Amino acid sequence: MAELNLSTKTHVHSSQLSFLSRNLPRQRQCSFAPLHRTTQHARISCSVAPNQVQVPAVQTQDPKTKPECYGVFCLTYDLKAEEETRSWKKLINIAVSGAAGMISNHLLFKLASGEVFGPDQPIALKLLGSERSIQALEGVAMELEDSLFPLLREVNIGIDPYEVFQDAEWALLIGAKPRGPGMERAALLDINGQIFAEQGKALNAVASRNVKVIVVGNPCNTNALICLKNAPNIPARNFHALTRLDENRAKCQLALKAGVFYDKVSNVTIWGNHSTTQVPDFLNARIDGRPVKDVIKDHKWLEEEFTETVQKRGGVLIQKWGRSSAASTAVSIVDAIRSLVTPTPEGDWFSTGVYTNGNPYGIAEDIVFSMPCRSKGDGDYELVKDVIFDDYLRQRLAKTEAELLAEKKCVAHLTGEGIAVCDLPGDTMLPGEV
Ligand SMILES: NC(=O)c1ccc[n+]([C@@H]2O[C@H](COP(=O)([O-])OP(=O)(O)OC[C@H]3O[C@@H](n4cnc5c(N)ncnc54)[C@H](O)[C@@H]3O)[C@@H](O)[C@H]2O)c1
Repeated sequence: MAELNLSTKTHVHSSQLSFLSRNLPRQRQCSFAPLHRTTQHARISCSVAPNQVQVPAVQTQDPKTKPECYGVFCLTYDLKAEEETRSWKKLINIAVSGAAGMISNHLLFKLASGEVFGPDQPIALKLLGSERSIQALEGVAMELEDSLFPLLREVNIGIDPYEVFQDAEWALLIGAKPRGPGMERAALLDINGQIFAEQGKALNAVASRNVKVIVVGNPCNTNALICLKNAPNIPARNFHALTRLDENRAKCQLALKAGVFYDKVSNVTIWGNHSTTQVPDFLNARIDGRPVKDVIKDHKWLEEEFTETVQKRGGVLIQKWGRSSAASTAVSIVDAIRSLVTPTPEGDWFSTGVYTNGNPYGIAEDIVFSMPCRSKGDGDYELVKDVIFDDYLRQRLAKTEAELLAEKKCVAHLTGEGIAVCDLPGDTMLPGEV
């Protein structure tokens, strides 16, 4: 411990504070005191005995330069010093919007536990809420404090995306308004589209140039399109719309029908929009390495029941459970991230909504469309080329493509493409709607 380089500009986490107090009992005494209740800045004060190891330079966050750090996460820590006992990777900044909502309530604890980015990856969480949810956001931050996650080094909370998204390397955009009773889908597109236009601009201004963005808030494909159009300095291929929950649901249904555990189901694609026009692809999917159609002979079930069950699973779940599928959505966000940061198993793929720009399937360009992808684990992806199509699949693709093209016209005012003309082919539902 005596070698700890504590004279550098350091940040000390609470867990290190207790570690230090255990290991340097006579060298320093530290206390923690909130500085300012409303801004949640805190001061760590230490006294040092003469001629002994230097204590960390005490840092308090400057309210002018830093978004709101929360409570214990305002304390300073020293990752460098900890390298002596374990090898940490460089801290990564993860922004989460809608952080006081139901999905985040599951997701944040998975992120902080190391389940997503690994047990040697310290993280900073930057939590964006709405004005209405700021109190609840403090509650979330308190629960994160009380969980004592060693990997969770910083938590900032705020309602200004230009502050919260600062240097974000991942942006998980969950916060959105729910569709109210009697609200037209077009109205939802506009209300939520404005949120994602603003957040796209903020990412463009302050996030890492290589930030990976996963849009969850619905209608997520078109929100992702709006977001990327408002962030011209960030590669469009870095933006995703979450369709992984739909993929997971499709895998589960195929496993049930085939009477096999779901780990035997692979190569499942969700094509198109995260709405009830989505196309769960059973033509290219495999069970135990064999084409699904060779294993499940009931093709009528595949074409009719399977597709509809997956498309409407979220709505049925709300009817049973009284609320939407927050836990399994959080799991699917974890799956989506892990698919980008770990190499895709040989021969398999995963679904994600990505910007169409030179796709090999003949899908219209310049929309966000869910497609089969593979990753080398570097955060990037490539489209899978060896997929087959039949008439049934083509017809379904055309329908979901038409819906996305119509949604795009509805939000032209938010993508910088002129005046919006909203003529949706039918008032389709989000998968979570009843
Ligand atoms: N893509 C998918 O697979 C999928 C699955 C489930 C839910 N969803 C969508 O995810 C979204 C969130 O779901 P939830 O169950 O967590 O909802 P929720 O209502 O529990 O939480 C949403 C939170 O976002 C906040 N919020 C609203 N506007 C905001 C803004 N501009 N900036 C920051 N925060 C804002 C709200 O205050 C609320 O705390 C919904 O749009 C839902 O339809 C998508």
